[in-house]
Amino acid sequence: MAEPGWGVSRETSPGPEPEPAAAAEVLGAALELGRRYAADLIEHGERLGLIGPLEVGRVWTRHVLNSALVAPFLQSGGRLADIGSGAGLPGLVLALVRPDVEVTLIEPMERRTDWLRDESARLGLTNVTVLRARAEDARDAGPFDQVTARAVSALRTLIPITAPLVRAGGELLFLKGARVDDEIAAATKVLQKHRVRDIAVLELGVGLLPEITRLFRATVGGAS
Ligand SMILES: C[S@@+](CC[C@H](N)C(=O)[O-])C[C@H]1O[C@@H](n2cnc3c(N)ncnc32)[C@H](O)[C@@H]1O
Repeated sequence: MAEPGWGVSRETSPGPEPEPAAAAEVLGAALELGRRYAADLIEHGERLGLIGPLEVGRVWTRHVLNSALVAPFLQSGGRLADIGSGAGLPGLVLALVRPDVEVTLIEPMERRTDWLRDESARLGLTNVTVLRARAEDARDAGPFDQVTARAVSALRTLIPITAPLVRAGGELLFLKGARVDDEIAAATKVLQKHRVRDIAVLELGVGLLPEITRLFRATVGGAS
């Protein structure tokens, strides 16, 4: 007779991934802070329900470095809102790479906002504000120059809750999967309604990370 559990696949942690060679290039002067954040996420992320067990083995490439690739697109001295930050991805990573940007992490789940506040303090970040709210209830915190989001929802639902947060001429910067073109096609009406223009999909991290990072970049309203 088969052992109990035989043939049942279970999600088990593969063990932490070693620091990739690309870390120094992607994080630059923030390498040490990035190391501390990655170590904290590996140590506490699964227990606190911030990342799944399989993600522990991909914290560096799929989460920290993937998020940090957006840093060169941030406006110097600007105000950034990160929607649905979860464990701090990409917002907290961007705050540590770009201390010149004021970052507001907007996240409705208390367990996650507690982590975001504690982790920002542990890392000594003075450019981070944590707001426990849904994006659609956060307009009073704006307007922002730019908004980021990763893994929150498809563009069709993401645009109506994020476009009202940015100033005229502000930018949306969303990390997206391989089906981003389908999402853009499905969002035609809301893109028009919210005056989203100059849409581009950029492929980042090619030759640096094992997976391509796709960035949806667009401007909201303002003069074209
Ligand atoms: C799948 S997680 C992604 C977390 C993180 N951005 C990442 O890439 O790992 C989605 C997050 O979005 C948050 N969220 C869902 N709806 C939201 C909304 N309307 N406004 C702000 N955050 C929201 C959830 O609480 C959750 O933390």
